[in-house]
Amino acid sequence: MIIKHINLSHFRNYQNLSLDFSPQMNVFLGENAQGKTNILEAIYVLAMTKSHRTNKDREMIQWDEDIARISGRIHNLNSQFSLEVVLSKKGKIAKLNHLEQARLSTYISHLNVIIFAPEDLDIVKGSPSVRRRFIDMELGQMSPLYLHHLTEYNRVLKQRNQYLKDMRFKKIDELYFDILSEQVAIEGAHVLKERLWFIENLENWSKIIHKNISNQKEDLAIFYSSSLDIKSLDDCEDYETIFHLFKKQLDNNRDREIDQGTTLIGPHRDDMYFHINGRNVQTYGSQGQQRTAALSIRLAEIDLMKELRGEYPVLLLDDVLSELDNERQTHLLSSIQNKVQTFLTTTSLDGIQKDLIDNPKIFNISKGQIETE
Ligand SMILES: Nc1ncnc2c1ncn2[C@@H]1O[C@H](COP(=O)(O)OP(=O)(O)OP(=O)(O)O)[C@@H](O)[C@H]1O
Repeated sequence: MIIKHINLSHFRNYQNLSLDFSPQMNVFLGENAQGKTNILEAIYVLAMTKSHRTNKDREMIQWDEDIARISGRIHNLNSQFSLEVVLSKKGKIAKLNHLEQARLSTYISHLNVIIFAPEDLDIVKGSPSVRRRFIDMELGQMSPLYLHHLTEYNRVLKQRNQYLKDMRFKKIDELYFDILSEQVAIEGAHVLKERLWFIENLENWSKIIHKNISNQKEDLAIFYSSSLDIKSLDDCEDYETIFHLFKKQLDNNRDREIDQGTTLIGPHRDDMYFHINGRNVQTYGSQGQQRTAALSIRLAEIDLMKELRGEYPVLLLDDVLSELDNERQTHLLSSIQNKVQTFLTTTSLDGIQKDLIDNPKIFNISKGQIETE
C-alpha cells in the first residue's frame, strides 16, 4: 500500500501543502516544533479520521480558520483511490473517491497505517483505557465488521447507562431493561470475540519477534483480561457461548448495576496485559523490557496486517529511532527495509543507521515550509 500524494489545507501550521512521496522511505527532517509530526498526524487522520495525539479535532484546524482538509491518492495492489477528511467546528466528513461515507466502517481500513511513537510505551505502562484504545484502533482498521459492532455496542451501552442513571431509586421497566441488556450482550459478544482473536494473533507474531530482539532470552505472552467472570478464555471461541455468558452475567449483576447506575461488566471495562518470562512487564519489567515489548507489538502488527489484508500497511515512525539502541534500531529498520512505505520524523540523521535506509526522500522542514533535497 502506497500513498502517492497528499494535500493539506489549513491543517495545523500548514496553510496549503502538496507533497509527492517516495514509495519507500520518506524522511521529515527539522528542528523541534517545525511541523514534522503534523505531517504524520495528517496521514494518520487520512487513514483513521482521528488523530493519534488528540481527541479534539478542532485543535488540528489552523488557528483562525474554520475548516481543515486533508486529501490523498492511494495505490494498493488492486486499485487506486482517493481519500479525503474534512474537519470543521461542526464535525467531520470522510470521502472515498469523492463520495461522502455515512459510516466510518465503510471508510476506515482503505488506508492501513501503523504508527510508532514514543507514547507506545503507554500500551504497556499506561492505563487500561490506553490499551482498549490501542485494540480498537488497530483491530478497527483490520476489520470493518469489528468497527461496526464496536459502534453499535457503544451506542446501546450509552442507552443502557442513561436508563440506569435515569431510573436510579425508581422502579425500572423490566421488559425494556431486558431488551437493552440483550442488545448490549449481542454487540458486546461480537466485540469480545474479535478482540480475543486479535490478541491471540498479536501474541503469536510478537512472541517470535520479541524472542529475536532479546537474543532468544525472553518469552513474551499477551493476555486479554475480561471484566466478565470467565474461567478460561479458551472456552470463549464461539459467539453463542460468549453471548449467553455475557447476558447471564448482566442479569446476575442487575441489582448492583441498578444500585450504581452504570453497566459494570463488558468490553468497555476490559484490559490486556503482558508477561515476559512469566512475570508481568508493567509491574516487574525494566524500562528497556517495556520498550522492547511495545516495539515487538508494533512490529507484530505489520505482519498481522500483511497476513490479513494481503499487503503491507504504511508505517509512520514519529521520532522513535533516537530512542532505540543500535540493536533495536536494526531490528526495526531491517524488518521494514524495501517492503513497507515509511514516513519518518527526526531532528537529525546522525545516529540513524543509513545503510538500512535505502535512497530516502528527504523533506527539510522549517516553520511549516518544506524543501525536498
Ligand atoms: N492548530 C494549529 N494551527 C497552527 N499551528 C499549529 C497548530 N497546532 C500546532 N501548531 C504549530 O505546529 C508546530 C508543532 O509542529 P509539530 O508538532 O509537527 O512539531 P515537530 O516538528 O514534530 O517537533 P518535535 O520534533 O518537537 O516533535 C508548532 O509550531 C505549533 O505552534
